Amino acid sequence: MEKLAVIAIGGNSLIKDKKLIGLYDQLATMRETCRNIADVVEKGWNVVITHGNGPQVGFLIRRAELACGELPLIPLEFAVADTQGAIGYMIQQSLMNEFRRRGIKRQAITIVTQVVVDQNDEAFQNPTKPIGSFMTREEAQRHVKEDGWTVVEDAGRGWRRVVPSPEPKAIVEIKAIKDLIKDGYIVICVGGGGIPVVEQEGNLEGVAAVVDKDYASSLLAKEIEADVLVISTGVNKVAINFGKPDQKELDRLTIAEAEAYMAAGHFPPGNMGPKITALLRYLKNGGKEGIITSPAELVAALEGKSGTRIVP
Ligand SMILES: Nc1ncnc2c1ncn2[C@@H]1O[C@H](COP(=O)(O)OP(=O)(O)O)[C@@H](O)[C@H]1O
Ligand SMILES: NC(=O)OP(=O)(O)O
Repeated sequence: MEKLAVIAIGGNSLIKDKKLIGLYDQLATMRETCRNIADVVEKGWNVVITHGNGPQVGFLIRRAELACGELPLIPLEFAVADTQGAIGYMIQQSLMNEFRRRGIKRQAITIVTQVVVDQNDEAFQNPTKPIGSFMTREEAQRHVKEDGWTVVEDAGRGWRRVVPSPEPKAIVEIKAIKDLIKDGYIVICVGGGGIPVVEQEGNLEGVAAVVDKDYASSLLAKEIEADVLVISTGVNKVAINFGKPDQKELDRLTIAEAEAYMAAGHFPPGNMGPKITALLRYLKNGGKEGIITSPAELVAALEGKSGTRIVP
């Protein structure tokens, strides 16, 4: 039987260069990423794909802010839904093109996915999820003053706006996801961490937040009993002392080693921290292995020749 991998594609990994943020630029990068994912499928893996939307959701609400006065603002949960559609389209089309070219008789399908969050989650009072463009300190401070944004410095790459990021508790469309996997579809789901919803008197209602796609992917990998959770991002391997002269890349970590490095501050919140936490949660929930790598190294990482691997 095919082994099942959840592959989570980072939102930032779709942006190769600060200037290449247009949708066709991102599509070109997605085509490369999907070539790598098709290689994984050709190697005999079944895959379920999730993706981030941090930069993209920020661009979208910023566009709406700039058009304000002429057009209404876009509520954050709708921006998540919009980016799920647009990024899902990019993945679905890019994969289908690869499958056609290679004679792979599989179909990729995107599911608009909602995730349930707790309306009392303290994340609503403490925004931590970076979205949108990287700014200079001066630009960031101007937005704090003029627009009331909360901003943070993000992994030495610049300053970014942050929004609430509550914990994903349940995936609303999980049955459809499982059924489609069973029927042989390559499923794309929980995009951008899923559209955050709360349950109110039996109804689902959207809330203004961006769920961390690494946490949502971890929950998904547990629910569908995936054999491996792979987080594909902008680096081939996780490092300690990241960005410093004594940076050291890591090949393999146990849960205890990863926790010790996390406690020592090697994996910052908002970027590498959630990825490590997501893998640890998956492993503690019965997962066998978690991998962090770049899109180009996906096959090599699954074959144990690249990436950073965390094991129980
Ligand atoms: N210890 C670390 N090892 C490797 N990369 C790190 C580390 N700490 C921070 N980073 C940064 O975190 C980035 C991944 O986070 P981010 O770009 O937010 O993810 P995503 O690809 O999901 O959008 C890496 O590309 C790297 O710039
Ligand atoms: N929603 C989310 O986690 O997006 P990124 O992976 O792009 O930060």
